[in-house]
Amino acid sequence: MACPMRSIVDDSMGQDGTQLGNEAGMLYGEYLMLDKLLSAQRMLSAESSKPVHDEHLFIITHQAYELWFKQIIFEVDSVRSLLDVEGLDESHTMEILKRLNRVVLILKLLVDQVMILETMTPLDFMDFRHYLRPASGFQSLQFRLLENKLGLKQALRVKYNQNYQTVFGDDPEAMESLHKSEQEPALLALIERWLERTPGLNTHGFNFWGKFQATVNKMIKEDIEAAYREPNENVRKHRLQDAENRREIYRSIFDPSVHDALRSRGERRFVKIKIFGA
Ligand SMILES: N[C@@H](CC(=O)c1ccccc1NC=O)C(=O)O
Repeated sequence: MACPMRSIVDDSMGQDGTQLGNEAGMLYGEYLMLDKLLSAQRMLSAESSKPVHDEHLFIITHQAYELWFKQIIFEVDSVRSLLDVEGLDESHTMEILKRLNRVVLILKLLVDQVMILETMTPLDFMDFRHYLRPASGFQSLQFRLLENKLGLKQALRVKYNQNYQTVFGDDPEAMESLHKSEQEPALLALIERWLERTPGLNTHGFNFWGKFQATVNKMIKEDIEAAYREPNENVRKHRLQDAENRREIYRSIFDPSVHDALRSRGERRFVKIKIFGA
């Protein structure tokens, strides 16, 4: 594939990709270290002289996951260091947003990638599954690092994953990086700190929160009145229930006791003042 920037930054390359001059620049394959990357697909089924076609897809898919994990960690680490300051330089917020949006798109891509893996049937997988033993997705170090860096708390892991570090026990470097990722401020904590500092919520008598609450109450009251005017009984019931549900959701934000109860069950992570900021 021709690099679109090539003609701007370097005119030593002809349209057909041949080197025109003899500048000591790097070539595509060298720069991307394709010799390493493309020789890292070791099909165990082929090595044991019974090649299973789908093992290649399985390896490539998981390698692609790990490469994208690496990129996400790179972005999240950079955002964390931009946020990990006393007063955030507002000129950094666009860059932070840009990087986090990029992370969201990568995560979507990773979810979509499952479809490709699913072109392999369970029976196809059974043909080479025994070669993988004892490998497991639970051994993905980058996945665990990412969880910690985003802010997943130990107590909120599903029971089966509570001792997620055990599989890395024989690898001191992995254990060290996991420990570090648990100690360092996670993205969630840094965002909370930033929200807490958000100015303007109650300055010069503006009282953002009071205005917000009054507007929500007015909106729900109007919805309920409109629902009562609905002639169809089923639709009326549905709309009333809908308004009630929304009232409950807002109550859980307005009422500190409801909010704290949700937080203690782990169903809400932000403390109240930070929700105000958000
Ligand atoms: N434990 C799984 C294997 C497994 O999960 C796995 C093995 C190698 C590379 C990736 C794996 N899973 C990834 O999500 C099994 O026994 O089928």
